[in-house]
Parts: sequence; C-alpha cells; structure tokens
Amino acid sequence: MKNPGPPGDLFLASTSSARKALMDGLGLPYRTEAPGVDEHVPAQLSALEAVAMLAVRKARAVHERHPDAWVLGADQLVEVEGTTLGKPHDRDAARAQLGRLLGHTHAIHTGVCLVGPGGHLTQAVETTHLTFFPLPPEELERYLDTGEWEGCAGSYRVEGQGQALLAKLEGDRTNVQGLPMLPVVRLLRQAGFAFFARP
Ligand SMILES: Nc1nc2c(ncn2[C@@H]2O[C@H](COP(=O)(O)OP(=O)(O)OP(=O)(O)O)[C@@H](O)[C@H]2O)c(=O)[nH]1
Repeated sequence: MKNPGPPGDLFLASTSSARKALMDGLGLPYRTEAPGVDEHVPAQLSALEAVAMLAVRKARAVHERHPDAWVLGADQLVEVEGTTLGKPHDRDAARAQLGRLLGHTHAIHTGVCLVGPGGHLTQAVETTHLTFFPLPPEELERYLDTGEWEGCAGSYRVEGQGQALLAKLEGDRTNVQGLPMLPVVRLLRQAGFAFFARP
C-alpha cells in the first residue's frame, strides 16, 4: 500500500535538543530551523499569553522563509507564585530559580503553534503542575553540579536526575520537556499528516 503523502514539508522552529528528541520519536520526516526571534513580550501578559504569543512568533518567523511548508513553534515558561521563570543564564540564576521551586508547586506552560501553507494557523497551550521536595542547600549544590540546569526553563530536567526532585507531577510529562506531544499530535492530525509511514 502506497504511503499517504505528507501535506507538505514540516519544520520544527526550534534550537531545543529536547524538542528535537520528542519530534524524532514521532517518526515524521521534518527539518529544524532556528526561529531567530526577539523573545520580549509585553510585561503585562500572563505566562499563558506569553508562551502562546511566542510560539506563534517563532512559527511565523520560519514560515516566512518557507511559505509552502508547515512549521511548528513552541515556547515555555515556568510560573511559580505569580512569577515567571525562563532559562537561567548562569549557575547563580539556576540556584535562585530552584530555590523558588523546591518545597513548592509550580506550573510549566508550553505554547505550540502550527502554521501551514497560506498562513493557516492552529495553536494550543498545555500546563503541567509539578511539586518539588524541599532540599538542604548542600543537596541543591549537588544537583547544580549535574549541569542539568543549562538550557532549561526552571533549571531542571524532568527526564534526567531532576526526577529525584519530583514529589508530584500532574499533567503531560512531555510538556515539561518542552513539547506537549498530545496537542502536537492533535494539530498534526488535524492538518492531515499521516503517521506510521512504511520505510
Ligand atoms: N531536556 C529538558 N529540557 C527542558 C526541560 N524543561 C525545560 N526544558 C527546555 O527549556 C527550554 C525552554 O526555553 P524556550 O525559550 O521555550 O526554548 P529555547 O530553548 O530557547 O528553544 P527554541 O525552541 O529555539 O526557542 C526548551 O528548550 C525546553 O526543551 C526538561 O525537563 N528537560
């Protein structure tokens, strides 16, 4: 039986290795391209509005370069007690972020956006709630020594040694890693992508 053809080329508008690993798991042919956008958003936006806006901005930026393709963009923020956290720029920033998360419950929000040929756009935002154990300072320093904080909003990797921080996780675990695969699959199926192509 002939494989159903994809509705067009697919791009992941991301530099994230975690997002790439999640997309690789789907088995669809796709290419990655850095979105290269300004990630500043109006300060008054909620975390949910910010990740939705930035996911659209990233997807549209790559789509402008490939107007006949489908482009998936994503953006993620951590929200804890009304404050939003992005990626830490150094170990001290990571220590400060984790200091706010340990012993508390936080939300991690990821916005995704799929733009198709002609600019047709669908999007979703997914939230996962995580509760971390409190840690003594010496154990926090040992976790920082793993380096898992680098490149991660919230300064932890839920699929790595960061699992040992987790007292509770409510929601989609892939969403924490950077790409909520349930809504991503839904958007791709709605766009007409076929899965399980024979080699
Ligand atoms: N491996 C891993 N990565 C995480 C985790 N939590 C957050 N991240 C990463 O943290 C980053 C969130 O920052 P964003 O600004 O959304 O994305 P980015 O890293 O700048 O990458 P772009 O898609 O190119 O914008 C993403 O790369 C996520 O994959 C986690 O638990 N594990």
